[in-house]
Amino acid sequence: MKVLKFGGTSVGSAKNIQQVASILSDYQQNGQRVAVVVSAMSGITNKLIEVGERAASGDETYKSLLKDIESTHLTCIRELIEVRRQSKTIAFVKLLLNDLEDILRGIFLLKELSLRSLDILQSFGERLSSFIIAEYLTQIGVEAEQLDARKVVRTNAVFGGAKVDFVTTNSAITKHFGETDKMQIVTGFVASSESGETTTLGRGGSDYSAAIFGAALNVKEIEIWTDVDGVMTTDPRVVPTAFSLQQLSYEEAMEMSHFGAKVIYPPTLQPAIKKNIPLRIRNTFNPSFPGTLVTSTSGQEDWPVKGISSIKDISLITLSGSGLIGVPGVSSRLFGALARGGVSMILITQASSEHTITFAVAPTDSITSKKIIEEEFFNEMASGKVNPVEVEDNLSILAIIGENMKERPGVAAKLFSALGKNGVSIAAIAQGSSELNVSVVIEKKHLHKSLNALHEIFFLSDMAELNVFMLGLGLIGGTLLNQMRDQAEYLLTERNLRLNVVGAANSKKMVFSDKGFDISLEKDAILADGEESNAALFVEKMIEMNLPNSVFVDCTPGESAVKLYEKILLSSISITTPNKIANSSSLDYYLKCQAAAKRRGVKFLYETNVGAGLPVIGPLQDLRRSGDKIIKIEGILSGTLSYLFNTFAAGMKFSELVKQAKEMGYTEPDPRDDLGGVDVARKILILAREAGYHLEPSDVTVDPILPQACLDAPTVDDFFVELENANGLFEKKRAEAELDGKALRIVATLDEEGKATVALEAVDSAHPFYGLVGSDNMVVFKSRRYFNEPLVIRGPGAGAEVTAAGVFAEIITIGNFLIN
Ligand SMILES: NC(=O)C1=CN([C@@H]2O[C@H](COP(=O)(O)OP(=O)(O)OC[C@H]3O[C@@H](n4cnc5c(N)ncnc54)[C@H](OP(=O)(O)O)[C@@H]3O)[C@@H](O)[C@H]2O)C=CC1
Ligand SMILES: N[C@@H](CC=O)C(=O)O
Ligand code: NA
Repeated sequence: MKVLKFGGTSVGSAKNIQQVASILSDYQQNGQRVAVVVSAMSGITNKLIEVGERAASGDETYKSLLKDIESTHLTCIRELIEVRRQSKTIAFVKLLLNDLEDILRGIFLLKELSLRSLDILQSFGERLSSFIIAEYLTQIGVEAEQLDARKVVRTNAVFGGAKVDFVTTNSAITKHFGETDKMQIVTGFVASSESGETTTLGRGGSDYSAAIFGAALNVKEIEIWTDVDGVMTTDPRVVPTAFSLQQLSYEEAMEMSHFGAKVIYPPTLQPAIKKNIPLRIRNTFNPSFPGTLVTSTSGQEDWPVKGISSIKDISLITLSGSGLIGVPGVSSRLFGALARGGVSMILITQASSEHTITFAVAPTDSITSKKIIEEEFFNEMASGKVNPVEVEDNLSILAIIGENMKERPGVAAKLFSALGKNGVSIAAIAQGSSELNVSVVIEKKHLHKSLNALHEIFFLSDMAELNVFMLGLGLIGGTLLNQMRDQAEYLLTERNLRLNVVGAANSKKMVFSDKGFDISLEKDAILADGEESNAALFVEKMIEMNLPNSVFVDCTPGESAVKLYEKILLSSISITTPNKIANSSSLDYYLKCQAAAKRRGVKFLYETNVGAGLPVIGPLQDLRRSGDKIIKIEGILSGTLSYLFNTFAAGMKFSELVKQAKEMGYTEPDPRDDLGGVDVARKILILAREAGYHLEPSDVTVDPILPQACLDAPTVDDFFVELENANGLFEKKRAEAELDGKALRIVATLDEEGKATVALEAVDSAHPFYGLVGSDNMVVFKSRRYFNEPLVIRGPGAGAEVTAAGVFAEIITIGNFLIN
């Protein structure tokens, strides 16, 4: 035999009752005997309390509320019961409703609503629902009858939450079930005292009824039918990837329910748990789903964490002071006073220094708690031995729960590391000695992000999700998007990494979606419905979205986003960017960004700042980290200039070559940044800073190679016109060098004295820079370890594909850092 319990939503309407009946009829057809415990139709218990309160306060509107209750049940009957049987059912229900009306009239006249009257009032909910369900079952051929639990469940006469007399109850239940074969549709929640007065079983009363009947009848399983697919790993409204658990232990279920997962309320299931009766949580609206089994063992031994639960709103209260140290009885005074004041504590922590005791309460209890403590420790506070009570609001608790965490190292480390990497700081920590639960108190605004990040770490280790915000979808950003699109399938299937583009913008439009855009679309289609773009607003929105595992990708050329890097990093969002400005403007800002990344433990990556996709900055950082000392750096650092001077030959027009370089994606959006030496100056400055030299932009000397008129041209088009006028000048320099058997190169140098220069040099055929081709960059590091033979890095140093690929690689690096 089994006991099945259906909650208020399951029996909340005619349609739902039909669904319940079809489940029950299947049981009958399979020859499986069941006892069915039902709740009142959803919302009815609250209405019964309210109608009583209105009547007691002399408010005549109780009558309309009563009508409302009546019509809910009559409508349900009319929808369920066929016409020829309706009159009998309606007659019974009317009788009950008349009783209810009489009782309410009495309450109205007396203006008094005792706990005893409240119990009677509330009992009508279950008495009505169980009768209607039994009638409907009979109609569809299931042999069923209502069992008013007041006949068998005996309690003391403490109203509003009576104590069950198990000896009498158990024998009455077994006797009753021994005398009938009909399916019993039992009123949950209600009972009666020895003298026959109606009592109720308190919070979670129908679950309690199910446990009482299950234990008395020694059933093999109790099924709790609700409206969700069993117990889920976490709240699916917050974490869309939450899924149903196959099995958990009674203790785990207890912990989950303590911290918010309201599917079952295990304390009420104690009678069944004591007898080791398995519970199964099932979904009335998805009956083929097997549900979650709750037994004495946790199951799924390889899962250290079974669930993540949370309480969204709590306040943290701290009592501190030197007067607490080594003084016995402080906690007993504190907790005793709070208990007397009716305050229930959700979590308590005390460091071994004994200097502070911190505990969490519901925000509605925080003012009361403060007052109680101030009264209890009045003298100590007056003498300064105890500090004023601290109350912190806008906090949440989240807890990871699992029996298998016991003695398994690394679980808490994972919890803290995931929170840390997502910029969530922890206000308090508690772990019970049972090691079943590690609870942390965090800022409420971070709860959503934290639950998602932790769920990913603990439950989706075979699938990680990175939330990417892309500012700038021009040459580099657009190419990057194409590369991400082409590689998405591979990353998902081979690397278990999903790249979610959740924000995107160019200079005109910006769009956001916390679920991520379909990146199989072209960038214009993604941006199509965007709002007006603004870098500051983009960043603001990104910070406000507060998504876990976020990365900001800046593929714009200007300063508008750069100014916000420090703020972004301080908001615990990692950055990758090909934009060189942050690292090559003031030293102060460069250091601030580095410090912000370090402080928040996030990544700030910019390998493509020098040599595009070539590994230059990474190796340089590795040399320094491993204790090497950079002595000198020399380099061809501009892909554009390299291409120009590698290709420039007799009979060619220099201005035409510049146009080609632009078309090939080598130049900056304004090619004068390349030709004027600004871009190279930025790069040598960045290398110098990475090598440990604290240089300002003004410390880099640049030999001008462009005539002033080119630099002064108001637009890029005007510049090209002016450049044509300078063709002769460039041809002259080229021819002179050729005569000497040399080639022209723009060489950037950081010398032994830490002086940075950019100069046009004519190099001979023996020089390593002589033989470069295409957009080749070459960087030569002379260091203490690479002294006689310097470390040389060479390869294409500009272009959309190689640059975007460098940024892409960094996105994945950030993903691996955040998620592992
Ligand atoms: N080309 C190369 O080989 C390399 C380039 N880089 C760097 O890559 C970066 C991008 O260069 P590139 O792609 O060529 O430049 P583009 O001009 O082609 O693209 C820039 C993108 O940024 C957008 N944009 C500009 N300002 C804003 C703003 N304020 N808010 C939002 N979006 C904005 C533009 O919008 P819209 O489309 O509306 O104009 C465009 O989508 C530069 O910093 C460059 O130095 C680094 C290494 C190598
Ligand atoms: N415009 C730059 C691109 C890379 O930083 C160059 O030409 O090197
Ligand atoms: Na690079």
